[in-house]
Amino acid sequence: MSLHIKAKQGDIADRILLPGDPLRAKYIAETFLEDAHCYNQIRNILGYTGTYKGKRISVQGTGMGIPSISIYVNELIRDYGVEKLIRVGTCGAMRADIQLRDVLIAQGATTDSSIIRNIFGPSINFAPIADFDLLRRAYEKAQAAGVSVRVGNLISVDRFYDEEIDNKKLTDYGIMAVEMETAALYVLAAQYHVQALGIFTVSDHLLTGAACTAEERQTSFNDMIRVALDTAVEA
Ligand SMILES: O=P(O)(O)O[C@H]1O[C@H](CO)[C@@H](O)[C@H]1O
Ligand SMILES: O=c1cc[nH]c(=O)[nH]1
Repeated sequence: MSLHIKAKQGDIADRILLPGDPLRAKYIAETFLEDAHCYNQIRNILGYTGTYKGKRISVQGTGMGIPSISIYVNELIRDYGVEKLIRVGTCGAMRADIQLRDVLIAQGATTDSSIIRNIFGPSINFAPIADFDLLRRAYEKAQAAGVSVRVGNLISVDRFYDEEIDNKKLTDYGIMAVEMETAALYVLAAQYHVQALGIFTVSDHLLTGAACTAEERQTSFNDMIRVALDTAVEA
């Protein structure tokens, strides 16, 4: 067991889906996995292992924000040997050409978090990027399933409620959407030489104010989940 995950060695598969919302983890396990068992209930940040298309896979909530996901990703990699990590998140669309429930893949994760300068110092602005093999597979899986996906740059912010952020400038430079964890996932994957990817469903729109309900955030978004599972088990 690690500090925040109550699992024995071998309880967690080498590949894992990472929703922020622990109830999305429960939904994924109960809806998509066979023989799923819950290995973690500490802080109600639920984690499950089961099989999908005959292959062992886990799904683990990570909570909200970079400090929270960093705890789980560190422990999953260092204490449980997880090697392929796919975040299945929600995000807020920032551009008029992106709609509610669209599926996005984060090729890069720009961030205002201090995680980059805390690691690299003031002169290096490290670029957190997706693992190319997972990204390519996810794109191909989506194409094969007829799921339309957009691939590009997202921003992982430290503040959900942020009066100062310049969304216009970010979208002028191609940022598609906002979420709160992927930059840390990509930086930690680089640090530990493992593979990581972030796939998202647009849950709300910053320009129009359109939004999915909290229940939808827990229990829908099946296109994204299938693309992530199909990618994870074949990678
Ligand atoms: O739905 P999840 O995966 O938690 O992702 C998004 O939702 C939360 C904010 O509501 C943040 O964690 C953000 O990254
Ligand atoms: O972090 C997030 C997630 C969804 N929508 C937002 O506006 N921000």
